[in-house]
Amino acid sequence: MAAFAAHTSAASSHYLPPGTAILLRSRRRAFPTRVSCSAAAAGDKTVVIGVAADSGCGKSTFMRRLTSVLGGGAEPPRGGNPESNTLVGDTATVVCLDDYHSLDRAARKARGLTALDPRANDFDLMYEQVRAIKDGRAVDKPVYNHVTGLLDPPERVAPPRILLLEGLHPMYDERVRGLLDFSIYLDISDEVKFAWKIQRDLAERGHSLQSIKAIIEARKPDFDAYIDPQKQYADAVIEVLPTQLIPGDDDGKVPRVRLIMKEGVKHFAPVYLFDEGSTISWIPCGRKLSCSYPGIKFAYGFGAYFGHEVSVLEMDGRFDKLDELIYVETHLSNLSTKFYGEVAQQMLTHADLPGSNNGTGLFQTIVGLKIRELCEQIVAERDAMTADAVKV
Ligand SMILES: Nc1ncnc2c1ncn2[C@@H]1O[C@H](COP(=O)(O)OP(=O)(O)OP(=O)(O)O)[C@@H](O)[C@H]1O
Ligand SMILES: O=C(CO)[C@H](O)[C@H](O)COP(=O)(O)O
Repeated sequence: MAAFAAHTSAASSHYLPPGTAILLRSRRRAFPTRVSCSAAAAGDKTVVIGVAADSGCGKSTFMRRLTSVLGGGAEPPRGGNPESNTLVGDTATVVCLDDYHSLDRAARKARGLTALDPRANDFDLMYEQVRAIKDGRAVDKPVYNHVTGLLDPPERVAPPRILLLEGLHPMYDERVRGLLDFSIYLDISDEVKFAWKIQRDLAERGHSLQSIKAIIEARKPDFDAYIDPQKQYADAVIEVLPTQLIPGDDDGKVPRVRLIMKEGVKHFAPVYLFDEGSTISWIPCGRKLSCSYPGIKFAYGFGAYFGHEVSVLEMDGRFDKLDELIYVETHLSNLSTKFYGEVAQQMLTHADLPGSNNGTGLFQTIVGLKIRELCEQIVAERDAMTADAVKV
């Protein structure tokens, strides 16, 4: 068995400050019945999941992994607006919150506002429509057309089993936040965000280095004011930082990724490495996992994040061979998989997506499995309550 040692992580200022590591009791609860989230039944209500991140921070990539784990994938609505931002699948529908921009591109420009500014978004409508969907009613949702920069005629969204709300502000408005059954924040550090933007916008969109820098700088004050603070409300945060394995490296090619999981969230039992409640550092490289320079390092521990108890799983480095991932998977617990090797299988299925060889893909996949289980447990609980009500 690979060696591991007790370790105090060199953690960020939010959590794991020296001396605060604590042992927590397991919060696992027993749910007697397993209910498929894809088995829609009349009168069932929609489970709502929020995913917040800045533009270009991997929301679409995460949605592809998530809808695959949930089953049935998701496609743009058939026969609808070709510029629709919505994806519809058997189990989940993805709604992009850009559709709630209240000001089109020209109006924002005229008023000197960015799309991140709450004044450019209609939170009243967002709340009303998410609430209606959660209550099982279809809505006619606006469509923001990213090609023209205009607001197109609305499109109908029927209530799905799971509504994935992705965008800039799923946790900004208290009322919308209150409708979320689970929330995730993708926290990409400035260095990595810049590297990813350059990679995409320079290569695929023909932007210059100066214009990419200018766009990031122009959005930064509103990002800091309105987007970043949402992470305090998230049940899980996937944080992407430059590696610590190569001193001074910040091009984002080797990321250090942290999965920060809030303790005490209903239906969500955090994942752990080796031993729940311990503080662990693990270098899995050796006989069972190939690692080229700069290697791979995992860490696991406890701490505080914006005043909440959290557990943190960290991976620094890149996988060489995805088919060896099963070795890492067998050392992780509470993964909410349905069969041995499901994480590795999902990662191999989506090997072409960005982040598949590092902690971003691994932790996005794991969060997808946790969401699937959470949804199943919510449905089981509702069914039990309905059955009790019928008896009475
Ligand atoms: N895990 C990752 N590792 C490396 N690069 C990534 C990762 N995730 C995303 N990227 C890069 O960032 C770009 C944007 O990713 P994606 O389209 O998923 O983000 P987004 O948040 O949906 O963006 P937008 O809001 O602008 O549509 C990708 O083309 C890719 O270059
Ligand atoms: O942040 C964004 C998406 O998350 C976009 O900048 C926002 O939706 C405005 O879109 P466009 O730049 O196409 O007018």
